[in-house]
Amino acid sequence: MATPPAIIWKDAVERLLRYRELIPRLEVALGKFSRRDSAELIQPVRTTVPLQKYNGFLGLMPAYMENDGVLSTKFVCFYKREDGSTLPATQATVVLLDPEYGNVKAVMDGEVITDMRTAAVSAISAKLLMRPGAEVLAILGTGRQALSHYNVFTEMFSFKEVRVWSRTKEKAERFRDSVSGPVTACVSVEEAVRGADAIVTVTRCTEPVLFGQWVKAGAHVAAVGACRPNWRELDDVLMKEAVVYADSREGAMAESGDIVLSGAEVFAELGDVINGTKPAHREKTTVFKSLGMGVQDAVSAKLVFDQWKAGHSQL
Ligand SMILES: NC(=O)c1ccc[n+]([C@@H]2O[C@H](COP(=O)([O-])OP(=O)(O)OC[C@H]3O[C@@H](n4cnc5c(N)ncnc54)[C@H](O)[C@@H]3O)[C@@H](O)[C@H]2O)c1
Ligand SMILES: O=C(O)[C@@H]1CCCCN1
Repeated sequence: MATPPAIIWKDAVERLLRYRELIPRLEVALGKFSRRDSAELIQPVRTTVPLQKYNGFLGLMPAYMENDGVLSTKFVCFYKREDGSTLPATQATVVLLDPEYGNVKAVMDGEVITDMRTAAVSAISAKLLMRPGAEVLAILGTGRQALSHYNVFTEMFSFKEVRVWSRTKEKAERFRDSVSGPVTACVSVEEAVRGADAIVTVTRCTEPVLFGQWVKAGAHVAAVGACRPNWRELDDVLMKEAVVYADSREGAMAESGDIVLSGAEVFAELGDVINGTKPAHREKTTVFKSLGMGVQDAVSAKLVFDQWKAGHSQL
C-alpha cells in the first residue's frame, strides 16, 4: 500500500531549493521541452479556469518526464488585482505523483517554487541573450517576483547598478531598504530603464508599462507579468523591434497579450538556443516572454522532494 504523501511546507521548500542546483536542471528541462520528444516529456499548455467573481484564474499545469520518473501538476491561482489590493497575485501548490502507481508522493508549497523557478528561467534567458559586460539592471515592480529576480540576477551577474521602479516611491524605497546590496529607487519607468542593459518586468499591470522608445538598443528584457492574451506589459514598438524568445511557443501564442496583440513573432524558445538549433541574438534587443511551464515546477518539485527524503532518511 502506498505511504501517505509527504506534506512539505513553505519554510522547508525555502530551505531545500537552491539556485545553483535548480538552474542546471532547468536548463536541461528547457532543452528537453524544445525537442518535443513525447517519449521524454509531455507538457500541455496549461488549462485555465476563470474565477470571474474574483477577477482571477485557476491554472492547472501538469508535466510528465518519463525517463526521469517525474509526474506532477501545479495548481496556481492568479489574479488581476485592483490597484492597492493587498491580496496575493498568485497562490500555488505542487503535487508530485508516482507515475507507475498514480499515488500522490508529496504535496508541497508552490509559492517559493514559483518565485524561484520563474526568476531562475529569466536568469537563464539573460545568460543566453544579454550582452556580455552588462552593467545596469532595471526591475519594474517590487513584489515577490521582483525580489526573487533581484536575488538570482545579482547572484549570477556583476551589475554595477541596480534600479527599481514601483508605482509609488515609497514601495520602491521599501524594496531598496529590504535588500542587502545597493539599489536606486526610481520615480518613473523611464528613469529606471534608460541605458539599462537588462530589464525585468514583474508587474501585475494589464496595460503596457515599458515602452520601446526608452529601451537601449541591444538591451535584454525578461517580461514576466501579463500572462493573459488581453494583458500587456510591453508596447508594440518594443515587441516589434526586439527578437522575441519564449519558454513555450504554444504557451506564448495562447496566453501572451504582448505577443498576440502586437502580432510579434516568437523567434525561438530558450530550449532551442540551449539545444543549439536557434541562435542567441545577443547583439540585438531581445525580449524573453516568460509564461511559466509545468515542467519547471516538476523539476523544482523533484529537487525539493529528493532533498527532503535525503534529510528524513538520516533521522
Ligand atoms: N511568467 C511566470 O512564470 C510567472 C510566474 C509567477 C508570476 N508571474 C506574474 O508576475 C507578475 C508579478 O507577480 P508577483 O508574484 O511578484 O506579484 P506581486 O503582487 O507580489 O507584485 C506585483 C507588483 O506589481 C505592481 N503592480 C500592481 N499593479 C500594477 C500596475 N497596474 N502597474 C504597475 N505595477 C503594478 C505591484 O505594486 C507590485 O510591485 C504577475 O503578473 C504574475 O502573474 C509570472
Ligand atoms: O507559471 C506560473 O506559475 C505563473 C502563474 C501566474 C501566471 C503566470 N504563470
